[in-house]
Amino acid sequence: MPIPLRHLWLFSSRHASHRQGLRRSALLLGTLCLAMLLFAVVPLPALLGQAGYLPLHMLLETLAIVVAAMVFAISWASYRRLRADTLLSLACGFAGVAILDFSHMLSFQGMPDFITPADPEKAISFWLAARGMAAGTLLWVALRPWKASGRPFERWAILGLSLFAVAVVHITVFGYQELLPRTFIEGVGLTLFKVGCEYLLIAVHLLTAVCFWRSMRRPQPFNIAALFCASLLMALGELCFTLYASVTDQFNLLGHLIKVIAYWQLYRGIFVEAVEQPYDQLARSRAQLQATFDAIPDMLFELDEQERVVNCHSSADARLQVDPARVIGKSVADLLSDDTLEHCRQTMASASAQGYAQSQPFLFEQGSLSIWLQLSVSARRIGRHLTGHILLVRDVSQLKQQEERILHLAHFDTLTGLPNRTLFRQRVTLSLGLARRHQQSVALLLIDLDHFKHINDTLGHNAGDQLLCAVAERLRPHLRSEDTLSRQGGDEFIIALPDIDSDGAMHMASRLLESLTQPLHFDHHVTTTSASIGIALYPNDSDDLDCLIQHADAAMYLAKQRGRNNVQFYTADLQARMSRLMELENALRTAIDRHELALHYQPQWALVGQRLTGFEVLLRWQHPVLGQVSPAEFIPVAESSGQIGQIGEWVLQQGVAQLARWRAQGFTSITLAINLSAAQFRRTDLATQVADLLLHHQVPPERLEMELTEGTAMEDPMQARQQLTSLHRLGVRLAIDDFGTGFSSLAQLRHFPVDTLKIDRSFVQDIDVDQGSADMVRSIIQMAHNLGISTLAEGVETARQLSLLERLECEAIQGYLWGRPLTCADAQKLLINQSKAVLTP
Ligand SMILES: Nc1nc2c(ncn2[C@@H]2O[C@H](COP(=O)(O)O[C@H]3[C@@H](O)[C@H](n4cnc5c(=O)[nH]c(N)nc54)O[C@@H]3COP(=O)(O)O)[C@@H](O)[C@H]2O)c(=O)[nH]1
Repeated sequence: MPIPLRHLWLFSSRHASHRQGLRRSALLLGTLCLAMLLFAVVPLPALLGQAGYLPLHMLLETLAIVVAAMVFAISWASYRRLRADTLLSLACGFAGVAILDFSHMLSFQGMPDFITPADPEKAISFWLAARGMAAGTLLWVALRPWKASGRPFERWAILGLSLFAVAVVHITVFGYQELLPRTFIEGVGLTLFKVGCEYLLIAVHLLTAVCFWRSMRRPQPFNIAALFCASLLMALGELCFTLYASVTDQFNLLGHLIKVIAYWQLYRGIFVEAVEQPYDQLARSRAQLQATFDAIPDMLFELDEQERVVNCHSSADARLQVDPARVIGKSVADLLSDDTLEHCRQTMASASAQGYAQSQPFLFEQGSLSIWLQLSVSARRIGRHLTGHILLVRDVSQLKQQEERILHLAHFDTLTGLPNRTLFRQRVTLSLGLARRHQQSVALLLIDLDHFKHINDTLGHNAGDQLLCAVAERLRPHLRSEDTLSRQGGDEFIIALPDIDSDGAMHMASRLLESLTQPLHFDHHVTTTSASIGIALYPNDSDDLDCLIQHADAAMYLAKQRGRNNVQFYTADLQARMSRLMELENALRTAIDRHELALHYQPQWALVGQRLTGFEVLLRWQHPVLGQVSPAEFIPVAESSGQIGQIGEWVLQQGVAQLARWRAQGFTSITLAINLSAAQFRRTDLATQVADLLLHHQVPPERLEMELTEGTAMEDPMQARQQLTSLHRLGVRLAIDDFGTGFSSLAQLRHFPVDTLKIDRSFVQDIDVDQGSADMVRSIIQMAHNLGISTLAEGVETARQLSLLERLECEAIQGYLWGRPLTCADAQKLLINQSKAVLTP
């Protein structure tokens, strides 16, 4: 089985880039060696004779001369581009070889006189000179590295040197032939000198081939395989010229043929490198350029100096397509609208000045298509001369949309779509500037939704988000175009109202509150909400935006303190009150841990028999620096700061524990009333918490009364009903505190499982002086009795109040008349005294 040539060591030892050339060379050399062997084994008689050989010789020599001249021409022309020393040597050497071969042809036996008569001796002299020059040139090329030379003037000097050598040969052969050694003896054949010269030439060619062979271990910038093949062919040709007996025999003929083939190889080597390769490279570059264009999603236009399109390209999937047949040859002025042309010309002018320019994105409209485009233009120059422009047109619509989205995100609240803090600041800063110039005022309304956390906790955050959006929609229609509504975060909104006075601001705030109390539909829910609004005015309260926001915040905080769902203006003393509230809020955080809280107990009496029925638990706070702080002051702070949950729990635990201790001492018939804050009342685990506590302290549930204010019960009547029912099921007594101050209707009260109504102190205190209060107390007592609910009058201070209440059949009282809130020890003393009084007849 034949082994593929590439697997032979000889080939695999050379660099892969030469292997194909080497394979061709091996085939050619093998074929010619076989031909030579055939000629040696089967000697042919003299082929054509002197007369027949001469034209054949002329034909072969002419071919050799033409090819040598082509080697010169290609090398000489390519030298300007490639600037390789070796190429220049080849050009000049083969110019000489072509001339010497021409003189050899003219001197061949049988040719007419060429200055001197033709004879073999003269022809061989030119022959040897030509062969020597070819061998020398190739050896020089093989030995020299193939590198660029930067001295173009050298080429004329080297060509001159080569022609000078050729001239010397001609003068010697024409004028001093007898001085040259004999190369041919008629009838005898070639002399030893001639054969020796041929062997020397063979040696030089083989040496050259070895040099080329060695250099093929690495990739070369030139077709070395062809030069290697040419050297071996020349050696083979010279071998033929050592073997011929007659100048017309088959070895002479074969020698000439091989010489032509060798020259042709040489020519191919140079031609491929100098001519074919650049074209191949050009084709490759074009294909690469086309592939690059295809990968670019942009449109590309090449314009000449007159702004005419000479080439264009558009990506297949681009939204804007360009038909080259429609635009090539046309001027941009004919193709573009005035606006687009303006952008184009401006960018081209900048590119002409700076080399490269990019336009701002601009809107391009064509029929129904509307896209944002951006131009990148580079100026095309040859030397200093501007020859046109390259225009890259990019569809930046997506980028523009993203940019707009980023801008929107940076300035608008993602949930409600309202301006965010940043945009709000920008707009209000502007409004304040205008107000300053026109001496107008600006109002800032800070709106905080009441009990928004409750919505989040009970209905979930999604519902909370929907509610915020619904609120934003509810507020929006009330605003003028110059007003700015913004969500500051959470459930806090702020409105800037330019050119408005305090009355106007109040009017607007009331309208907003009113609108929020109307049912809101969101996320399959319907609810009503309320808000607390704080107002600060420019320039009265401050001329600084941050300060105004702080003031509006303080006013809003006051609105919260004042029971929510109301509007408060910032006032100068508000700051001091705010500081006090902040101080209380901070101090309260550590009040339990520092044992600053204590429980006091206010006695409650049944009017029938003037019997002590129990106590109302009242919280006290003794702070080391702030002193005694009233619960009327710190309970709202605890509520608004979220600390009431922890404090209320502590009161409940301490109260029930004390009740258990008194019961252990035998005071088992007393009831303890404990106040529940609104936050505590909203806790879904309140009933469980109370049940656990009662179980833990072994206190019967009916000995505990839970008080919640009328306001708390009416915040969310549905939820209040559920919570009260859960507590009622435990067996715990329930009381509505401060009754008469809220808006409970009889219908609503019927659904609450309440045991006691505590008539508010304000009515009781006026019962003996104000008929209205007396009527009110009477109606409450009658209504309660109709519903089977008992009544307790708070704040009874005088005997007259007491007797009126007795007449109205109120069941129980509480007040300074019969007992102020007592410390635990005093309450215990009262219990002991009361038990003695009962026992003593
Ligand atoms: N959620 C909780 N609220 C509590 C708790 N402890 C107290 N409070 C609430 O704080 C408010 C102020 O309470 P306080 O200063 O203790 O005042 C109580 C009594 O001292 C006062 N009172 C009672 N009798 C009279 C009287 O004859 N004259 C008069 N001027 N004042 C009197 O009334 C307050 C009790 O009111 P009420 O609770 O409505 O029965 C107050 O609202 C407390 O509820 C707590 O632990 N949790």
